[in-house]
Amino acid sequence: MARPLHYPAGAGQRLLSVQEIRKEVAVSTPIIELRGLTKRYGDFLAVDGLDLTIRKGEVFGLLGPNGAGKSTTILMMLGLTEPSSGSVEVCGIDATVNPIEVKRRVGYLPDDIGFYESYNGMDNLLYTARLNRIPEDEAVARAQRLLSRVGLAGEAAKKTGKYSRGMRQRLGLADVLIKNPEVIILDEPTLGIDPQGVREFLELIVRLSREEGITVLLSSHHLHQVQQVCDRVGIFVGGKLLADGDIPTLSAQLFANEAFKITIRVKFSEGKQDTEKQRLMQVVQSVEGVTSVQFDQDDIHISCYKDATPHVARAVIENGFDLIHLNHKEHGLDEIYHRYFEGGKADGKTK
Ligand SMILES: Nc1ncnc2c1ncn2[C@@H]1O[C@H](COP(=O)(O)OP(=O)(O)OP(=O)(O)O)[C@@H](O)[C@H]1O
Repeated sequence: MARPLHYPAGAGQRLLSVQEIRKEVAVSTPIIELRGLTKRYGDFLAVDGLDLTIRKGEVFGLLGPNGAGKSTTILMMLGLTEPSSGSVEVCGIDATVNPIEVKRRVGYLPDDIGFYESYNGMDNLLYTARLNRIPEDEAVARAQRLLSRVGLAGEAAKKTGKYSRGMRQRLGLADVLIKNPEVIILDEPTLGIDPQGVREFLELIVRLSREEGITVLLSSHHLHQVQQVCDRVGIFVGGKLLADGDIPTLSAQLFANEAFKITIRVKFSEGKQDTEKQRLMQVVQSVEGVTSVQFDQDDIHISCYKDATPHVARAVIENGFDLIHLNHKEHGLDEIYHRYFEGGKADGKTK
């Protein structure tokens, strides 16, 4: 279904810029489509009937514990392993029938990319460009542009054997981008990089998606990093996709009436605590979206199925209470992820 080209009313409605509209239109185009995708190794079901659509320009996070089937799914998308059943289309091409065409349009960065250690950064990129039949002049220009884009312009002449782990990953990204891919697949790209390097790498990924409409598939165990950069995530367990969506949607599905939590504290009048508490309880309970209210000494804990923070604050103040503290919390990806491993959901029963 098409999404409206403006932000929802009430959230500071404004028109989108031309660039944002292009991105909105682009992201409605499917670029990776998996239908009933299944992979068996003998009797073992590694990927079990996967249905998933990833749209152009999205940054999509693949999450799941070791052995969940993420790498096997990626290999099938790249046409490097054949599905036992089901279909996998990338950029409108059947990856099983035409893996070479898919390879032309998709860049894959494994968790530890190999370079010719005795070549410098520039020569490694030029080598990849030659393999992709990019004419020499164009290859040099592209390699220079990409080296500065990934922050390695000053290290282009240094042998890659002397690169740090972070530098290798950034060169890996440039190496993947040299063939102008429509989709890039990154497998644990930030493993072993220092926090500053991780921040720069993630910012780069987001810019590639936002500015160039490149679709990014990021497989990672780092929930905070995935939450920072991904538009949507898919949670894999035991070869099944248990859930996919953006974080507010997953949170609303999983935590239902407790998707948002607000804690407030007000100053009660001397000697009138009990009556004022009762009145406050009624005021807060009447706010739309609020599902439960609990007093805990000085704190009042409020659960909501939608974000009612501004309405709660307004109701409290307009009813004459002195609001002295307000704290608002949404469920993060780590809570969403861990909820899937509680209560039997990790066996795939939810979908
Ligand atoms: N060639 C193979 N032969 C037999 N079993 C395999 C083969 N490749 C993968 N598997 C099994 O399939 C399951 C899924 O593996 P896969 O590598 O896709 O998981 P993953 O989610 O990528 O895990 P990780 O996070 O550790 O990379 C695992 O149980 C693995 O042992």
